[in-house]
Amino acid sequence: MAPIVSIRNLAKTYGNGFQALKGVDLDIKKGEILALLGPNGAGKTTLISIVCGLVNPSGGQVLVGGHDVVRDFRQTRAMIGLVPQELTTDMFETVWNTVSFSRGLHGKKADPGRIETILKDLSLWDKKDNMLRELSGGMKRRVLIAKALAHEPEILFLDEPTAGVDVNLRREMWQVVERLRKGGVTVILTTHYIEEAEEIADRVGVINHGELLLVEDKTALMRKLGRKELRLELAEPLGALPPVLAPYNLALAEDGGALIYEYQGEAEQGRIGTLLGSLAAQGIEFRDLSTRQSSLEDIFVELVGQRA
Ligand SMILES: Nc1ncnc2c1ncn2[C@@H]1O[C@H](COP(=O)(O)OP(=O)(O)OP(=O)(O)O)[C@@H](O)[C@H]1O
Repeated sequence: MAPIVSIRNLAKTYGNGFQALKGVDLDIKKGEILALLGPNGAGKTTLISIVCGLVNPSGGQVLVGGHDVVRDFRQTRAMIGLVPQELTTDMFETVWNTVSFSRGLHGKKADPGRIETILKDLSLWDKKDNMLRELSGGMKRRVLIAKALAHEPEILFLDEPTAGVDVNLRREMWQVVERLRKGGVTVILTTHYIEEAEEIADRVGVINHGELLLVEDKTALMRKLGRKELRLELAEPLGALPPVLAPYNLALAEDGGALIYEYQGEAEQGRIGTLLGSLAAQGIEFRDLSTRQSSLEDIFVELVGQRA
């Protein structure tokens, strides 16, 4: 199936000469949830802004549903909903009016039934007559999403949907995103929270210094780059590793009281059996064992050299 968004060799140099994007290639599949991870200033907002037609690219091309975002701006913009980080609307306006107005802004005919469905889906129906200033932080965020959905876009961009919100609200937002996906919307979100990507994304893209370092299916990424660790608590401490164990990637920890085997991929995992056999042959007994898998956070730090 043709990608719903196709980005080729996309570059952006701002007026002051700063190169915010340096030749990004990315295909976004219809119906997926893609999380873009990257530290501050990596270029995430610039990328989203170009796809949404808010910033002009300096080079390359973006197609949305086969249309060029610069040449066919109206068509591509109609397909996209953008959820910014903050509400900039009049706080004295009601939820109903705010969301209905957004639909009108995109040149769509009024459709009260549609607005009602959106507000109900986002659990905002009983607040429809409230002014925005009367809403909680979580409700305001949901209004942002309702506004972005008012013109029935196929693609939704969420710029840091849960920045600065508490854990409960974050979980609530994740559920909203999941429901949207079930409704067939393609969702692209930027985030600083690795656990957010780990929790809800189908694919993860990592951006740093204007370059897309990788984009990969989340599970495959974890399998490919994720390291695992097997830890054996020894019955008797060892003074040094016996030479026969040298071929294994083993380390002796805590005054010889534990052995740590670090491995990656299925081949190295397959050697655990022979490792245990070698230990038994050496008369090395263990009293407990545990495993640990590196998280997406560990993988990110390894790639980018800093935390998100
Ligand atoms: N209008 C502009 N003029 C000059 N430089 C800009 C402009 N907008 C953004 N930049 C710079 O481009 C770089 C990328 O910014 P961008 O907002 O895309 O990053 P980001 O990954 O979204 O960061 P954050 O996570 O902090 O939102 C930053 O160094 C920023 O200072």
